Amino acid sequence: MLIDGHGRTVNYLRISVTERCNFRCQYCMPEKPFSWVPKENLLSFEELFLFVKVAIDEGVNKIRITGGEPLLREDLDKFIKMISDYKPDIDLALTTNAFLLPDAAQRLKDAGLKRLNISLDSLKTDVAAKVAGKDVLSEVLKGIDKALEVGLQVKINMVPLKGINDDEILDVMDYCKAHGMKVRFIEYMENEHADKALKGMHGREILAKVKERHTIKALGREGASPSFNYLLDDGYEFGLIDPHKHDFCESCNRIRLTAEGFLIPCLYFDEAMSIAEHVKKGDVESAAGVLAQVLKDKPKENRWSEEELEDRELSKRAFYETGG
Ligand SMILES: Nc1nc2c(ncn2[C@@H]2O[C@H](COP(=O)(O)OP(=O)(O)OP(=O)(O)O)[C@@H](O)[C@H]2O)c(=O)[nH]1
Ligand SMILES: C[S@@+](CC[C@H](N)C(=O)[O-])C[C@H]1O[C@@H](n2cnc3c(N)ncnc32)[C@H](O)[C@@H]1O
Ligand code: SF4
Ligand code: SF4
Repeated sequence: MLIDGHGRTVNYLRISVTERCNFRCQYCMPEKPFSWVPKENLLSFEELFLFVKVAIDEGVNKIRITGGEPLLREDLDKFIKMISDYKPDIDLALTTNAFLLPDAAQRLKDAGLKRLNISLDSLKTDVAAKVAGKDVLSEVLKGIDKALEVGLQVKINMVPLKGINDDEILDVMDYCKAHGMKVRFIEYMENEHADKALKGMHGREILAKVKERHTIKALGREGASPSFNYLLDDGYEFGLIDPHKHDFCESCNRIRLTAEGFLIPCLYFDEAMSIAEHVKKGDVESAAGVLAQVLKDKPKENRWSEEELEDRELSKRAFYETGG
């Protein structure tokens, strides 16, 4: 079992398979970074899989593939199949912007993927284009339809932003309800790479919008998930991810692995340790040693709380590197 320095059990591994992306979301990567990680510095799927096996053998039972945009990485379905064949009952999921899903959904399902979380910030063509930096909506909606058609479970992630998509909270919720998908509204997490002019909506403001049309009942958090769930009067359940409270850090159960082989203990902080040289040599024991060190030093909580944001520098961690 993997236990961190604060006594928390870690059973969830998020793997970012590429930092590259075909979108330029204002809250994540409004501009292409000065340089991408050179392709030769990326770990191969075989190398990543060596670590995945260590993690699974130590108790990881939930793996999420993310990015950048994970569907840009060639042969992703083969990596998914490696994991699924090794542990068929693992909770194996992917987070994607869905642009390439119309073509990829069936292959992912056949490879053993179980769930998809898809980012959808607007149902208006112009607003979706403004957030993502290009015209994306029709392909994204096609991707969602295709994922549902092939039988993947789908959740939707929306980041409500003031003056941009804050008038669409109820519309996105209705769309998700009509398609049998859960929506999670995510508070914008301030970071150095995002568009400086952005203003996120606070969880309480998001809930106030929902309450304009519904009565809601708080259900609570689902296990170690950062999502706090609510039930609408008509039985529909939605979630709110509110890192500015950071109470969910108390039950944090996750670590992150990047495409370059960095193990990242927390989404907020810059600290990371590399397993690259070890897995390149096939030295799984040393990789397991790095994992143990990263767990020992895992921070207790993030620093997105409102008081802390006022008097400190923004987080330097790029969401497109860590995969959110
Ligand atoms: N602050 C914080 N936010 C997180 C963490 N994990 C995920 N999130 C944010 O939650 C949002 C949704 O994450 P997803 O990639 O859909 O994954 P998930 O919420 O673990 O998904 P489920 O397994 O379906 O619960 C993303 O914007 C993440 O950045 C975390 O450890 N800390
Ligand atoms: C970094 S993306 C990677 C996967 C994929 N490209 C996508 O967009 O779903 C993972 C998640 O992080 C979220 N995200 C990115 N930057 C964020 C920020 N500054 N605040 C809150 N959520 C953010 C996105 O909305 C998405 O749901
Ligand atoms: S949030 Fe996802 S889709 Fe948007 S720029 Fe970041 S990695 Fe790309
Ligand atoms: S912000 Fe850091 S400590 Fe909190 S849940 Fe996320 S990874 Fe864990």
